[in-house]
Parts: sequence; C-alpha cells; structure tokens
Amino acid sequence: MIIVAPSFLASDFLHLADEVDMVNNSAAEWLHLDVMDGRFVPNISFGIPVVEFIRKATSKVCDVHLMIEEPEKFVAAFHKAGADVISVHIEACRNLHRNIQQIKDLGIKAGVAVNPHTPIASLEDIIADVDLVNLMSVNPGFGGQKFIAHTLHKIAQLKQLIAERNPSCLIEIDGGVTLDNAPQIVAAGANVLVAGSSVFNAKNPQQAIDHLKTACEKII
Ligand SMILES: O=C(CO)[C@@H](O)[C@H](O)COP(=O)(O)O
Ligand SMILES: [Fe+2]
Repeated sequence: MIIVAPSFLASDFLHLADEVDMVNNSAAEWLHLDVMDGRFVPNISFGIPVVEFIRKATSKVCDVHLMIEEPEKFVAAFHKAGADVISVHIEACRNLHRNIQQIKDLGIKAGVAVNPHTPIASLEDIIADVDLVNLMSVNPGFGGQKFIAHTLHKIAQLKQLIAERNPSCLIEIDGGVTLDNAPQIVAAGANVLVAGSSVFNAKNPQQAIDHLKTACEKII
C-alpha cells in the first residue's frame, strides 16, 4: 500500500480547520507537518501548539518532520502534542542514535530525514533502528520546489539497504511530488509520498489525492 501524506505547509493557514477536514474526508492516511526553526533551514513555519490543534481535529496519523537544530530538546513536547511519527534530520543530530532511541522510548515511530546531498551510505549504522527514512527530494525549508531527479537513484540504494538490514522500514519521499513523477518514485521503492503544493494548490485537493493513489497503486 502507498501512503499519501499531504503536507500542511502548503495549506491555507487562515482556514486550517477546513484543510484538516478536507484531509479527514480524503483517501490520505497521514498528515505531514513540517516544523522549521529558521536555523536548520532558512524558514520558520509552525510549532507545538499548531500540531496540538491539528491533532485534536484528526484521527489520521500525524507525521511530524522536524527541520530544527537540537531536536532532542523538543521531541517530548511534540509527542505530547500528539505526533505519531517524528523524524529528525541526520544533519542536525550529533547523537543520532540517542535521539532515535529517545523517540522510540516515547512509544511512537522514529524517522531519520536526509537532505538531498547526504549519501545513503551515512544511514548504514542507523537503519536498523528506525521505522522510517524521510528522503528529501528538495532542499528542506520550502514547499513548492522542483523534485531533484537524482533522488530517484537514492531511493533504489535505500531500498537495497532496507532489504538487507530492516525490511519493515518505510521510505518516505518528501518534496516536489506530483501526479507526473509519483509513479516513478513508487516504482523506485517509495512507500510514503509527501505531497504539499500538488494537493493543496489543486482545484480539487481530494481528487488530487485520489489520483495520486490510483496512479501509484497501478505501479504496485
Ligand atoms: O519538508 C518539506 C520542505 O522542507 C516538505 O514536506 C514540503 O512541504 C513538501 O511540499 P511540496 O514540495 O510537495 O510542495
Ligand atoms: Fe517535510
């Protein structure tokens, strides 16, 4: 099964309740929540209170992508706010193994996120400990960017590493996912598709989610 996770960074913050309702009534399984601190990435998005309010408005999986320095300081607060999955960036963690254990000790899924320039080989000694890898297919910090094509070969590399060391680990692709490139991304081995602008900027976002799912399910 392919999981679709609409990214709320592209949503209309003035009508957040309607946007959450749209996803609640859609075929998407997850909600993707991008937290940015203006330090790890050159942008600031939203934080703990917003995640908390969204959590109250949905029973879908809340997938929190922390694009922040020193994520270990905030993981417990995001868990308390209702995150079901928390991903921290390999590039932001001095003690990644400890940070991943910290998330797992909270009883939720732990993910590691990697920037487009970070080699898959750098995941070798952490892959066995994570539930998910968020493979960034744009440079983190902004929605609406173009998919970086060389990410496709990284998906295939990651798929092989996962098959060897942790077959239940999910591959999440984050950034620039559209109806046009989704089938290729899934064919390369992705299980979770984050889609921000291609969903929220569509005339009919629920239909955009349906189309993404149908196009991908044809591939598997
Ligand atoms: O983490 C990020 C960006 O840093 C992503 O989750 C984007 O928010 C995805 O948005 P689109 O590229 O699909 O518009
Ligand atoms: Fe993200």
